[in-house]
Amino acid sequence: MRYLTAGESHGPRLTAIVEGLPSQLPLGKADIDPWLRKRQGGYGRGRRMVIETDEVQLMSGVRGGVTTGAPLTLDIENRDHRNWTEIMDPAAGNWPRKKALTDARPGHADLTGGIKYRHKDLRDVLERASARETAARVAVGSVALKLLSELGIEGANFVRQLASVQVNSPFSWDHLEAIENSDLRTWDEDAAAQMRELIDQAKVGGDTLGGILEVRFRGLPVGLGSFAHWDRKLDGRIAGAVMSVQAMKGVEIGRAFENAARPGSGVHDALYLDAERGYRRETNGAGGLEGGMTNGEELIVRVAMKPIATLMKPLPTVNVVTHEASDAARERSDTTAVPAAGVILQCVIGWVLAEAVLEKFGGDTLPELQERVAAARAYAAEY
Ligand SMILES: Cc1cc2nc3c(=O)[nH]c(=O)nc-3n(C[C@H](O)[C@H](O)[C@H](O)COP(=O)(O)O)c2cc1C
Ligand SMILES: C=C(O[C@@H]1CC(C(=O)O)=C[C@@H](OP(=O)(O)O)[C@H]1O)C(=O)O
Repeated sequence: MRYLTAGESHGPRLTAIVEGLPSQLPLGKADIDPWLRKRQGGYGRGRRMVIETDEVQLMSGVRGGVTTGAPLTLDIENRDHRNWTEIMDPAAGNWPRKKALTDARPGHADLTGGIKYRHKDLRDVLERASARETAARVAVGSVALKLLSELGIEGANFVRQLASVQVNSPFSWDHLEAIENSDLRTWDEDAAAQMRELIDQAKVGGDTLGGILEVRFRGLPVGLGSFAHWDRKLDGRIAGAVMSVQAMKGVEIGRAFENAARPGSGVHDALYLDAERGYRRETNGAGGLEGGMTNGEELIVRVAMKPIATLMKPLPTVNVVTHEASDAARERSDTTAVPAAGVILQCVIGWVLAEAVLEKFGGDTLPELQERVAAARAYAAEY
């Protein structure tokens, strides 16, 4: 499978083309739009999310509610574009430009992107660097999640930490509903209240906040990915996908950083053979991956997101046209997007898992894939 996304943050639309999906996968707007709406949510987001009501149009690859095996085209409108038509017009004159951005924002792609692509209006960098692009990636990832769900694989995402507030209580799959109903994507209401307070303070102070997200998947068959060559190791592929999301700066499988301080006896998961359940572990220190492969336990991925780069109380910078010292540009922005990031991460990890499923099991159609996954599960249980 492969996909490509295109579209600017304030251009007319975002488009993705997905190729390599099996046919006969039930798919419709109702499988994608809820993910787009979730990505827009979360306490601390800016006014842009009031303007947008993201929904997908399926332009190709689906007929009669199932995939045909042809490339899928997913299209999302940028409602805000109507406020930017003149500025975003590809035929508009060059310099001087309306709304040109020349005070590079530290922490954003502005300065480096401007040097790299030789733009002096750093809006030409911002437009594609922006995490608006993640709407397209969520649409794509939600299709992967649908495929996984047809194979009995289920995911979850939630906020583990926002700024200094941590959620320390263990996650349970029974928390899913509470997470979906929470504007901080957590089941812990006390922690959520503290987070809201910090976000309010940051907003008043013109500052921004980051945090830690956790994504889990259960029901994964044994042996997705491979130990045999570096680019097929699933931990590397997951880390790559996760780090490709705007503002993600750290990733661990399970409690990797905590495990680093422990002896092996306190980390590795002893193996037992159970007459009913087959091979089993009583712990999951590995976070579901051993040797670059799924080991059948829950996959646990944690990701650190940096605070949003655009500050309403701006940092010192340089104007790239006048070369004079100035304050960084103050663009409309989120105070935090940590809850939204969990949704994006579940989608991009879901894509990697779906890709690994298709590599291992192949199949032009969903029923063939389902048969093969069932056979592999039966083999693993008997092994
Ligand atoms: C959901 C989401 C929303 C974001 N919103 C903003 C924002 O409003 N303002 C901003 O400066 N950065 C925002 N970012 C982060 C920037 O897009 C990101 O920091 C920038 O593209 C530079 O890339 P890097 O941080 O990966 O190095 C957001 C990121 C995500 C995932
Ligand atoms: C548009 C989205 O996020 C945007 C990501 C973003 C950035 O710099 O990454 C900057 C902001 O853009 P704007 O100035 O248009 O409000 C966010 O709103 C979105 O998530 O859909």
